[in-house]
Amino acid sequence: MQTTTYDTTPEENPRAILVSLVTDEVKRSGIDPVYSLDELVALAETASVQVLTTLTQNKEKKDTKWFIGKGKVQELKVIADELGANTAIFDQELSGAQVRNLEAELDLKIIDRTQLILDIFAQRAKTREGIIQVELAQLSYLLPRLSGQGGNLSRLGGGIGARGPGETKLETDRRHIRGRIDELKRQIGEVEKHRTMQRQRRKKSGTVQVALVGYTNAGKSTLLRELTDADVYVQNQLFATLDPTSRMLELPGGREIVLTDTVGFIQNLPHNLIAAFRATLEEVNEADLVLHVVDASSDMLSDQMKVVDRILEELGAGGKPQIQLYNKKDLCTPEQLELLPEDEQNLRISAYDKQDLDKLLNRLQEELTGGTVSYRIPAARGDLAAQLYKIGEVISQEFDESDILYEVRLHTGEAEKYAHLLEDYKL
Ligand SMILES: Nc1nc2c(ncn2[C@@H]2O[C@H](COP(=O)(O)OP(=O)(O)OP(=O)(O)O)[C@@H](O)[C@H]2O)c(=O)[nH]1
Ligand SMILES: [Mg+2]
Repeated sequence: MQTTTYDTTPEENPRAILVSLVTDEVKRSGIDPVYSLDELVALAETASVQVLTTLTQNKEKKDTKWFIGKGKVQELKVIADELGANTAIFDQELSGAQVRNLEAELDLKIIDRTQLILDIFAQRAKTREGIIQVELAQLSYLLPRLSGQGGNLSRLGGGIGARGPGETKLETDRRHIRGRIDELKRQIGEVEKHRTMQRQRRKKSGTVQVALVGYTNAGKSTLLRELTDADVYVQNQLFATLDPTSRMLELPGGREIVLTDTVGFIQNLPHNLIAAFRATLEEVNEADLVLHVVDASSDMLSDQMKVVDRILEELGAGGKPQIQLYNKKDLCTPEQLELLPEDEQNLRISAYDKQDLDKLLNRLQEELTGGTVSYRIPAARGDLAAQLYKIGEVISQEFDESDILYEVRLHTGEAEKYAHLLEDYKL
C-alpha cells in the first residue's frame, strides 16, 4: 500500500535508513533502545517502507541543531549515498528545526517515530470517526512544527486554503490549521456524544462489557473473531485495528455479554494520538472487565505489559478487574511457557485452540458470576420476579404458601445495578 503522506512518487517507494540516538535521557526512560529500534523497523515495514539499514549513536545529549552529532550526520550522508536511500526515520521525536536542517543537509525525507505511527494510523483509518481522530492527531503534531517555508504543508495533500492579503503564508497556514483543528474537535465532540448515548443504552440494558486490550499484534482481533465469528481484520502487522468493534458473546451458562476489540498500544504512543483517540479508548473505561491480551512468545513480554498497564492507568482504567491472557502459547518455547503464570487471573492460551477458548469462556463465566443468593418474593409480585432474572441465573424456585422462594446465581455487573430493588426480599 502506498502511503499518502510521503512526498515520494509511486515509482519511488521510501527507501529508508533508520536512526536511533541513545541519550542519557533515553537510558533513564527505561525503554530498551535496541528493542525500540527493532520495533521501528517493524513499524516502517508496516508502512511499506523498505528498510536499508539502521544507525545508532550513543551521546549524552541530543544536538539542538541536528539532533544527532554533526559527525554522525556526515556518516549518515555517506551511507545514504551508498545505499541509495531517499528517507531517514528517527526513533525519537524531532523538532521542526531539526527536520529542516537535516533535510537541507542530507537531501533526504526526514521522518520521526511519531510521524511514522501517525502515517500508519492514517493508512488504516476507515470509519469516519477514525479518520477524524487521525487528522486531528496529525494537525496537532504539525502545528508547532510549521516552518517559514510552509513546505511541510504538502504532506497534508493540500486542501488548506490560500494566502490572505498582507499576511505571510506561514500565518495563513497556521490560522487555517487552527480552524481545522477546532472543526475536528467539534466533530469529535459529536462522536463522543453519540458514544456516550450508546453506552448509556447498553448500561440500561444491564449488559456486561468486556474489553480486549493489549500491545499491538498480541492477538486481540483474532480472539474476538475466534470467539464470536466476527468479521474483523487480523493481520501480522502493527496497528491492524483502529476502530473498536463490539460483538455479543454467549457464555456457557447462556448469558450474553458484549466483547469489544480495541486499538493496540505501543511504547511511545504519540501523545497527540492518545488525546485524539480518547473518545474511542473511553470504551475501555466503561468495561466491567478488561482482558489484557499478551503475546507470550515475544521476548519483550514484560516491557510490553508494562506499557499497556501504564496506558490503562493514563486512561483511568488501571483499577478495573483484569485477566491476563498469555496468548500465542503455541509459539512459546518450553522455557518461555514455564515462566508464565497460570491461575485465576492469568491464563495461557492460543487463540486458535478450541480447548483454550472453552477454558477462557468458563473462566469468564466464573468471573462474571457472583455467589448464589436466596430470595422470598410474594407470588403476586411478577415485576420483582422479572428483576430477578436480570440479576442472575435462577437455579431453583419453590412455592411456599403465597410466596415463591428463589435461588439465584448472581451475574456480576447486572447484580450491582439491580440488587438494591430486591434488597428487602433477600433471605
Ligand atoms: N501462532 C499464533 N498466532 C496468533 C495467535 N493469536 C494471534 N495470532 C497471530 O498474530 C497476528 C496478530 O493478530 P491480531 O489479532 O491482528 O492482533 P491484534 O492484537 O488485534 O493487533 P492490532 O490490531 O495491530 O493491535 C496475526 O497474524 C494472528 O494470526 C495465536 O494464539 N497463535
Ligand atoms: Mg486488532
